[in-house]
Amino acid sequence: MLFMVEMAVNLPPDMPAERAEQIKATEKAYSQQLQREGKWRHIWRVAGLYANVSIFDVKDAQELHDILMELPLYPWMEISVTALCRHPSSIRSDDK
Ligand SMILES: O=C(O)CC1=CCC(=O)O1
Repeated sequence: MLFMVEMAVNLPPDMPAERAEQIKATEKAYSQQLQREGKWRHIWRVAGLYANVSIFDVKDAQELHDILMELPLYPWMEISVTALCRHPSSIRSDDK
């Protein structure tokens, strides 16, 4: 199943810079591992914001939920999830 996930990050201004950098590095490694596994298919920065739009390709909503709960930045994120399905006009054979 494909899902569009919008994530906005709001780190507290008083979080020590070193702690913030450590969490971001852990988040990056977690995200890149899921990208290599094909579960996190796309990640795009939203221009001008500390936010991203991502596409996940997972078995079901439960798997997506489990992945999102493990995001190191999860405690400081606002997340919205939209289920996707194939558009009848798509010419991409890898859309499903
Ligand atoms: O920078 C972000 O948008 C938050 C984030 C999610 C995965 C990642 O590597 O960073």
